[in-house]
Amino acid sequence: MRRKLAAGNWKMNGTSQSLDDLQTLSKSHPNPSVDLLICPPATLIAPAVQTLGNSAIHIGGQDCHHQTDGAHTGDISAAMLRDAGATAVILGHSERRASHHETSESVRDKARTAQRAGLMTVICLGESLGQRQATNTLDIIGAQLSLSVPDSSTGENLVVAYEPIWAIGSGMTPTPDQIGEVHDFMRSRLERRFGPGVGRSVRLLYGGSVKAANAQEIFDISNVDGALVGGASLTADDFTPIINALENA
Ligand SMILES: O=C[C@H](O)COP(=O)(O)O
Repeated sequence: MRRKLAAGNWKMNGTSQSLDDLQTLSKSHPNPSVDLLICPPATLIAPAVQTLGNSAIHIGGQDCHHQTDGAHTGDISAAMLRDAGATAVILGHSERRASHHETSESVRDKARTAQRAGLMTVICLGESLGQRQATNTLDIIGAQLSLSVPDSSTGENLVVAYEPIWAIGSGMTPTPDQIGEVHDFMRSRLERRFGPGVGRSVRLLYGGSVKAANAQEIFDISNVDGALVGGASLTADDFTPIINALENA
């Protein structure tokens, strides 16, 4: 049985004041029946881990380098994330694929390094609006999935997040049928590649304008094991109803 996961991606938002919201979230969910992960900006990883103490909330990074160390100004390694107390890392988010020219191959290399360092990798995939309108969605997702996910993946170290680019921060979401089609497709591809054991144990998240009002409907879709939430994860007030919806799904 896959344990559900509510993950928050703070993107380039948050200062030390945001730790108050994290503490509120932690206090209101002392024993969550789902996994909780918050990925703040790198500057807040260590303070967040310190603030949370023994809380059930996990902290993750938003990117890491594919090499273990070296002359890479401005970059952060998987080992550094671990050292700061992170247990997971988001990789291949469409915003990084677009503005940092990340390819599925570079995402796979980062994921391999992160998994070796003991991090759970949340690998993001998603089609553009033009690709969906051209009915290329499953081809795009299939290619991104096969190229971005390393062979070293297991049900413990891999989570895949389906995030249609046009749904991110836009208030638009795919229909439940559209989400279900992609998630069922990803599940069957993972089972075919890794076998039914691993293929069925990888968690599949939906991301893109998830909020309190649509969370329940999304979590009722088959093969949706949780969400990767951007804007609505920034405050405890907005994220709490999404967690509650997942706990009730
Ligand atoms: O990583 C999170 C996604 O990009 C979704 O962001 P959003 O919930 O603000 O649409």
